Amino acid sequence: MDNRGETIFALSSGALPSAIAVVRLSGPRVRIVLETMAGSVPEARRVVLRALKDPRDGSVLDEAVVLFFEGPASATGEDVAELHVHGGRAVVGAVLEALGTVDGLRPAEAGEFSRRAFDNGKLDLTRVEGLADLIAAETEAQRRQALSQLRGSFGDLVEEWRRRLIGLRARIEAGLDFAEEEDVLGSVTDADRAELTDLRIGIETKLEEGRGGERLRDGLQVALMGPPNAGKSSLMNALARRDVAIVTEEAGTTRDVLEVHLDLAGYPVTLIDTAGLREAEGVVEKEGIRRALARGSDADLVLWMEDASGPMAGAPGEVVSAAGTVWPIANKADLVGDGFEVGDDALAISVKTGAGLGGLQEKLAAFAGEKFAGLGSAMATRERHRAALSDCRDALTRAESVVDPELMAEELRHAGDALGRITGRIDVEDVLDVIFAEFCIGK
Ligand SMILES: Nc1nc2c(ncn2[C@@H]2O[C@H](COP(=O)(O)OP(=O)(O)OP(=O)(O)O)[C@@H](O)[C@H]2O)c(=O)[nH]1
Ligand SMILES: [K+]
Ligand SMILES: [Mg+2]
Repeated sequence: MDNRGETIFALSSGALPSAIAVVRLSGPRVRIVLETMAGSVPEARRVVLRALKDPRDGSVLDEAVVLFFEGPASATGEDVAELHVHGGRAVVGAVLEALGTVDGLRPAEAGEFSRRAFDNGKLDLTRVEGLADLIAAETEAQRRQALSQLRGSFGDLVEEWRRRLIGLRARIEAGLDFAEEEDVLGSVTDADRAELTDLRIGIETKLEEGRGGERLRDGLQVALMGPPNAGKSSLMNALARRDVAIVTEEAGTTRDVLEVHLDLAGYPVTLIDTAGLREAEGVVEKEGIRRALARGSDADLVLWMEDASGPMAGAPGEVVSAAGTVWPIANKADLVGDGFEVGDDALAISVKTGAGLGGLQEKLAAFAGEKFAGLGSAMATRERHRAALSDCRDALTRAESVVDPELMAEELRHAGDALGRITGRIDVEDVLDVIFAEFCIGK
């Protein structure tokens, strides 16, 4: 994607119509656009009201609030302009069309503004990811985590580790040069060995936080599992407060795995409805059951639902051993008399009457709170972060065990490169397209 010469533009605000729509431009021709369409280039960072004119015939397209940010002091590092126009479809359509007629201008691709910010050193990769997460955040806890990442909590920590590693390697390599001159074998000081161990422990501790940061991004995985007709899809709809899943009295209704995102006391929970487990009758149902077991075994919590009016068998061993935690749920309590007793652990509910649903929701929120409690602010939020941290940790562990300073320096280089991949300092061309494609147009 080498496109620096081009000036890009896009609608950067949300769905139309709206009161105001923001069209953003970035690139070398921003000044020319402002001169021809807004009369002149406004003073940088000053809000001005201008008649926006069609560059083809000078006719007025709209009255717009215009902002100019002079590069490199801008979001992308290039000259940037924002045109705050009235958010009607025809207005925005006319402005975008007019911009498209200007030489050297073209519509932006998804994530292209952020890509330019990264290319110009405005944001490291962890901040770019934080920005994507902030836009996607659905709950308070997600918003806080994403904002903290956007503000650099994790990227700065990784850069700090990388700086210390580079310093350590430089000292060891300097010792090597000196040894060569003196014709002796170099040695590593105790202080440098202590620094190495300290770094390794710091990175290991971060890794031990495990998938907490990823779970906060993606939601805690809670799977509804159990025999057909237990009421799994009914519970899914009740908790989601809308008809996500089809409910019928026919056993084997649900085939595909369905997901909804819930906000439980600010914590994100992904609720997963699955096909009822039984000896399947057809290929489609068989496939549904295979998927149910696969998804359920990945979950942090399985709600194992059964019909309380019949014999309850409990969760099969394969589900119990695969899932993190299993809660037995006895549904259809309304069909059973008052004296009905469920096992100590099972939670009796009736989706039909709503009995026990409030209690279940509270228990779920408490479970989520417990899972997310104690998470620090500088979190590894993606699989790729943890993979790189673990490469780094391995290289440091090898470095600790070698005697030859030359081999040690080489391992430190590996370790530093692994950290550089997290922030995008080095060698990440392959992951860039994946990361930026997560963005919408105009971001
Ligand atoms: N009496 C009573 N009926 C219920 C209750 N919850 C669900 N049902 C009924 O039970 C039947 C099956 O409900 P579903 O939600 O489709 O059950 P499921 O577990 O998703 O079933 P499959 O997708 O086929 O595995 C439907 O007719 C529901 O209306 C309840 O609490 N009490
Ligand atoms: K059903
Ligand atoms: Mg179902």
